[in-house]
Amino acid sequence: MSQTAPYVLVLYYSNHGTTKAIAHGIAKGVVSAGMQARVRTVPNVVIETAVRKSTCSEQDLPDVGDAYCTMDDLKDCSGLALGSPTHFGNMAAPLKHFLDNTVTLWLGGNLQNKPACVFTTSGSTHGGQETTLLTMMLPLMHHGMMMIGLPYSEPALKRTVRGGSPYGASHVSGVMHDQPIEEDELELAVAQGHRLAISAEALAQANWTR
Ligand SMILES: Cc1cc2nc3c(=O)[nH]c(=O)nc-3n(C[C@H](O)[C@H](O)[C@H](O)COP(=O)(O)O)c2cc1C
Repeated sequence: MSQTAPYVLVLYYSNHGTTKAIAHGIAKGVVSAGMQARVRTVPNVVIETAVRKSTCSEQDLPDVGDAYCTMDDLKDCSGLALGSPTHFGNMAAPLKHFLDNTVTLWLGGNLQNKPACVFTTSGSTHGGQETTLLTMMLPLMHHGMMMIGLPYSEPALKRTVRGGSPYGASHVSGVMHDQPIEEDELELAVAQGHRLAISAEALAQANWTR
């Protein structure tokens, strides 16, 4: 058992920085609920193909920004916010690659009964945010995590004309990644982090024995 204070892990992949910005909004919401937030990322992966003969991945440590997530970061979290850019209507490969290496945690039931939420960003409004959010939930449910969405009692969910859905926070970044994060989008990210932290604290007290 870890001796560190309880924390919510905000784990994301981001190529152009927009998903990272939403991740930090969620972390702000976690902290506003009185819990620590640990923000982590994953390295890019380069796949060897007939057109690109290379197997190198990024260095072990990022030069700047959030540290790469370790298995212990994931194993010891009290709750998880998982974020990815929408890539062809699905989560990006580097994040899926990381998740596909969590079999040991799955076997150990380490994430069971912990709350989780998902968030994404996409270039276009109807470019697959909802399919990305919904499919990102699947591996987390295999891990026995409890999915937390965003209720319509959040005023920004009724107001937003761009990102944000009951399935999770989101942002529409534009095809040139030039759209700033809107107030409603950020408000929903913060609300999601807050809700996740409250859930993490409550679920940690629950007695799961039958
Ligand atoms: C390989 C790839 C696939 C993408 N697929 C989609 C897509 O299906 N729908 C969409 O709206 N945007 C798509 N995009 C755009 C990204 O989702 C968008 O730029 C996102 O905000 C980038 O997030 P980031 O700044 O965190 O990297 C794609 C981008 C890449 C590189």
